[in-house]
Amino acid sequence: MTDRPTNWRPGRMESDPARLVALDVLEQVRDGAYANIALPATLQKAGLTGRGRGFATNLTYGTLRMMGRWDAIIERCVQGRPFEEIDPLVVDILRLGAHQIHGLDVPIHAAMNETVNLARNEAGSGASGFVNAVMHRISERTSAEWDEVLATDLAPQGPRAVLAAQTSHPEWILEVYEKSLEASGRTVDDLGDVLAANNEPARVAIAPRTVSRETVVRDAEDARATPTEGSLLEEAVVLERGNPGRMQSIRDHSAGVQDEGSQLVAHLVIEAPLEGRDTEWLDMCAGPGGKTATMAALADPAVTIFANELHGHRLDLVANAIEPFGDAVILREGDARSIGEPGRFDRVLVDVPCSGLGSLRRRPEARWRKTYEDAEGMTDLQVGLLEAAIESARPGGLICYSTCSPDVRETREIVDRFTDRVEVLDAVEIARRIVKPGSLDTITGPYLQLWPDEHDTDAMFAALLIKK
Ligand SMILES: C[S@@+](CC[C@H](N)C(=O)[O-])C[C@H]1O[C@@H](n2cnc3c(N)ncnc32)[C@H](O)[C@@H]1O
Repeated sequence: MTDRPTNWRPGRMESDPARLVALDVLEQVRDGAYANIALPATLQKAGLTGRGRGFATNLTYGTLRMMGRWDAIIERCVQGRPFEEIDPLVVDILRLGAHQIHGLDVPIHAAMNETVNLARNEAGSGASGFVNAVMHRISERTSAEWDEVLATDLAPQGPRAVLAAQTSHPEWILEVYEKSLEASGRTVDDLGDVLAANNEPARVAIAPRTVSRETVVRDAEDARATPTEGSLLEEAVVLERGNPGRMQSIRDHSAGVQDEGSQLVAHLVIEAPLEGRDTEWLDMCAGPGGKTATMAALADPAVTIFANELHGHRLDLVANAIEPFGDAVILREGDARSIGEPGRFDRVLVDVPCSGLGSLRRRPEARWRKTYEDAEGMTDLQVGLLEAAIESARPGGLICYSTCSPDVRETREIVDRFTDRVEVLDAVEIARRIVKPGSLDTITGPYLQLWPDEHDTDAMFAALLIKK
């Protein structure tokens, strides 16, 4: 026998390749990598396909999302040893083990064996004894029993600390969401549902653009995906399973992958009532072009859309997305605050860059990287962009301010600064005319705030304003 692995010993079990990939990606993320970039590259290098690939993906993304919860549980299983003193590699191995037992349906004995084996091969036999003991304690309670332990132990720190640990979120995010839930007509009692929805991977939503819904459904079936209905919009197609990249309509841009919340914002821009001329629209922050393309698909042929984007590489994505619409869309690269065409446009969309707190379900590690201060860092730019949007609109013209964050500092508090210069329309009322009946019943206007638990969308915000 030749070509033995260097760590080969008689009787020694090699690590499962899928678990090795997950551990590798966790380490890369610890060093600052993005999981959605590191994982495909690591899978490719390991040559993993089929079920192994699927398992490695679920294990990696799930562990990254849930690691706040796993850390709280692990901390209660290390018998007083300070968490910060444990080798980070060993912590990652334990997180993966905890996720297999309590986050995936891996039988306990398999999760235990594989985790201890991974520890022995990657961190040494001393670490494997420790991992073995901790894994035993983790497995001794069910997930519901661990919830009770966390509730009791963390009760002195308040209900927010309990829910943060149980649902695996930093505590400050709960505070931000609470404020926004209340401002949008819901109550803090709904917080647990929203946080739970953040822990579910987002389903792929598709907007049919130059083809019918039926064509997109057929195309999805041909690509062995499982198409189903959207939660908000009649025409949206949602994939239960499958890879949209295999679909012809996605490849030729006759349809586009787009969250239903974003699709709805595009509808709002063009279906909001407007008096007078309606032929020139401006999309100020267009990259990667999802809303531009959906707006172009819905627009009257007499309309020209001017799509602006700061970054050249993102403008290239807009150019791809609007390919089917020819001259109906005119592109501009640059800072939207310097467009300098005061009073020209009939409808203006300003879909501002933001902290991204509304799309946490899409980026597994994002919640651990963000800080409370991130939103504050964006507000000057957001104010400047809305100011420029109002400037660009003609008197009586429509401005839609939207963002993929529910944080009131980036949403209603920005818009409220301009209420002397604009009339605020009831965006929820207008949205109800567009969506499936009953789907926006729990929220109140005038601003539209969507939520992942109720609407199966990112936590998108939109305000509709008429320039005085
Ligand atoms: C939330 S994204 C827009 C998403 C886009 N509307 C869509 O639906 O596909 C915000 C965009 O604004 C761009 N951006 C940031 N600062 C800008 C500025 N000063 N002027 C114009 N665009 C800007 C970012 O590069 C980013 O592409």
